[in-house]
Amino acid sequence: MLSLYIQHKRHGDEFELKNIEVTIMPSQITLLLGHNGAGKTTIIKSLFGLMDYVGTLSVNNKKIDLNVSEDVDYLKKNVSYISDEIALFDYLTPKEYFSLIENSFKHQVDHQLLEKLIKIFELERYLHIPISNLSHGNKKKTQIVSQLFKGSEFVIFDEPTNGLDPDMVIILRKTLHFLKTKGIGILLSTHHLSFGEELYDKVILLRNGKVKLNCTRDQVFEQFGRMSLEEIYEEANKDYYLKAEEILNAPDVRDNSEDRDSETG
Ligand SMILES: Nc1ncnc2c1ncn2[C@@H]1O[C@H](COP(=O)(O)OP(=O)(O)OP(=O)(O)O)[C@@H](O)[C@H]1O
Repeated sequence: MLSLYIQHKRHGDEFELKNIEVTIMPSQITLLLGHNGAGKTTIIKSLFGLMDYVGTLSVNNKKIDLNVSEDVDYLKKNVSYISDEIALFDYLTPKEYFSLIENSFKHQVDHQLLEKLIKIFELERYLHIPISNLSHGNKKKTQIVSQLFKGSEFVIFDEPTNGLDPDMVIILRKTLHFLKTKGIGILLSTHHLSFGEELYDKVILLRNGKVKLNCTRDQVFEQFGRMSLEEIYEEANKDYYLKAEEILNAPDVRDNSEDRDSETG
């Protein structure tokens, strides 16, 4: 189990996370949903030790102290993080990049898994081309494969579908399902609700740094019946949309100054 408790995290005067608990279980997919600026990336970066916060982080009941290098190594071995930003070494080819990444792991990796991932994400024909010459989607696929072949127990994925074509979105969904059946615990932050629909076991919904919903799939069905994730999202946030409706439906105040000018002029 990967478990994060953020007692407190603040960005300036504007944004605060308080008493947030996120747990990722083996063989489960947890969706992290929320509007732009809701706090998803802040939580994800905290889970991977990339952000300071007041709270605790543990992997398989081992408490992680981010100031202790053995703990950081343990975290990196057991948790893969696939950021929404693509940061690769552009002058390398994907093949060279995978070797570089492999050398940075302090454990044996599963080469069969790497071969499988290269095949299904259709990267074979790009393996020897500098990353700088690849399309955005192929860079994204290179990034995804470079983290998934690590074979970690947990995978944290920020906006996985950004820049992928519909084929690859479907293949990614099947890959995540496959990883889940192999016991991998996955956290998925996405705005692509239909992508998460089939996959999720748990859903956490944030609004302005606060948890609006933290439910298992069964609890979702109990609370919302057979609604789609998009309908659940809208229902859980309905107060927010009232404001937009009020603005849309407010009578227009016509600026009559031009008419007056022409009448008097
Ligand atoms: N390094 C930072 N310094 C100051 N404020 C920050 C920093 N990083 C994030 N924030 C602010 O914290 C809030 C949460 O940001 P975060 O990136 O976690 O949101 P998000 O849910 O991932 O949004 P998006 O869907 O747009 O990626 C936002 O108001 C953002 O402006």
